[in-house]
Amino acid sequence: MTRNPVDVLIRRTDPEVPLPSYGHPGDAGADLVTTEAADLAPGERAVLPTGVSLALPDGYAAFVHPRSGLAARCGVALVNAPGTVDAGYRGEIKVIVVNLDPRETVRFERFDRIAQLVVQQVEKVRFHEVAELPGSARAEGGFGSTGGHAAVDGSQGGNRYASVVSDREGQ
Ligand SMILES: O=c1ccn([C@H]2C[C@H](O)[C@@H](COP(=O)(O)OP(=O)(O)OP(=O)(O)O)O2)c(=O)[nH]1
Ligand SMILES: [Mg+2]
Repeated sequence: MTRNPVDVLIRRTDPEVPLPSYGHPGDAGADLVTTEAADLAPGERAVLPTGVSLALPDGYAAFVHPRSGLAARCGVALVNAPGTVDAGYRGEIKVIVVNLDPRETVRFERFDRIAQLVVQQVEKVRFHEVAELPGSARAEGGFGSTGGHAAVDGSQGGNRYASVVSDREGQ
């Protein structure tokens, strides 16, 4: 069963900008465009305006996510992914893009789609300080404690899925 959409007030700060839109009915993210053209050299970043600002309902936030096609084709990432738009923020939504391609300059034209906005309900928590936390199966294990992380020395990691080769190439 399809749930009813949540109503969100939106204001255009650029009169010509298309409103954020979902590409398909089941999509999680509504595409945001840039209102400014920009060229990004390899390694360069920019804060691009989207021409829209929101009044999200209390208890919601919007998250600015990268677009996978732009990442795969052009190497464009969001520096702060996902960017967090607070319910109380009334300013224009901005997108902090970076060109991670080592060679190619990326060109954004006005109204190119540069990111996608995912609106979600978020919990507000109250923190209760304690001397000891209750136990758990994971306990303090983190950062690769389940194995499957990269090896740098060429040794058989068994459960590996990546390895860093640049150190060995220099030897
Ligand atoms: O990709 C983003 C991320 C944030 N924002 C806006 C909305 C958000 O509510 C505000 C602040 O973002 P954040 O809290 O991530 O930044 P901060 O550096 O902690 O700033 P502040 O001290 O204003 O909270 O900036 C954007 O327009 N785009
Ligand atoms: Mg903040």
